[in-house]
Amino acid sequence: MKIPFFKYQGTGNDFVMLDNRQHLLSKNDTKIIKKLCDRKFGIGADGLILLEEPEVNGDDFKMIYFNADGNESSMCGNGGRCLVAFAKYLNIIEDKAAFTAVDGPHKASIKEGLISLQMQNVNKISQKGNISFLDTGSPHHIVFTSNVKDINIKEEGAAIRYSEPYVERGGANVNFVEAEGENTFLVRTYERGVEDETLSCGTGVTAVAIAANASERANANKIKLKVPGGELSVSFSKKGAENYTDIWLTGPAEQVFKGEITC
Ligand SMILES: N[C@H](CCC[C@H](N)C(=O)O)C(=O)O
Repeated sequence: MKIPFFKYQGTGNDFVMLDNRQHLLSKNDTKIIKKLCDRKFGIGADGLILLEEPEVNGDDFKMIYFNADGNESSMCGNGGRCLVAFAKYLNIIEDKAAFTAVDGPHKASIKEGLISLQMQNVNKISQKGNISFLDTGSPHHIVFTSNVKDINIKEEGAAIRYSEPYVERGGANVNFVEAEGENTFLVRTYERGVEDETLSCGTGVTAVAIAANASERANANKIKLKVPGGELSVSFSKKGAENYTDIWLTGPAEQVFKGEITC
């Protein structure tokens, strides 16, 4: 069977996108999904995203996300932004979108070539010294440090991801963060399910922005995040010590190429 695919990237976090409204691919096709994400034997990507018919009144579509290891996973912020760009390409939406993903409902908007995605509210943040942990649709361990450019992300990230307390609860993503100036941070991320550094992680930079504000490393409610693949911004409203709402992740999302897979 031949299935058209589209390759998108959002600040270097890259995805195979399939219009799966006709259910050409099943969520259980783990082996096929892993092969499609393989950078030698397949198309190559950090993850694969299915766009499916909406199941919730008022939604434009449904998002199903898989990590490069072929397993369905938690929310992908950059993937969600790329999916909105894909939905516009397919003429499913104009410049506004509403969809449901594994972590619940999302709204999105397209303005001046940038995609803004509303993320889930956050009301639980663990903080101890220079370490924070919170879930922004995916679980994120955050290390506030210096000289992130000198860190061996794959080695140090894997050591944390496969250690207590994460090892018995499905792991976590690991972000290494360096303050660059007023409300601007450099972020490098080890991603669970890719099991390597990715050039950007949307739920990761969202977690970093909120952790920076909660730990008083940032005082604004709009934070700039510089990642190896580009720049993202995160804005939010703070309702209480650990109560963040109206959280929006903004950045570019582009179609790189399209093709056809045979499976
Ligand atoms: N690897 C993540 C999911 C994708 C997150 C990332 N690509 C993003 O943009 O949020 C996890 O398994 O928790």
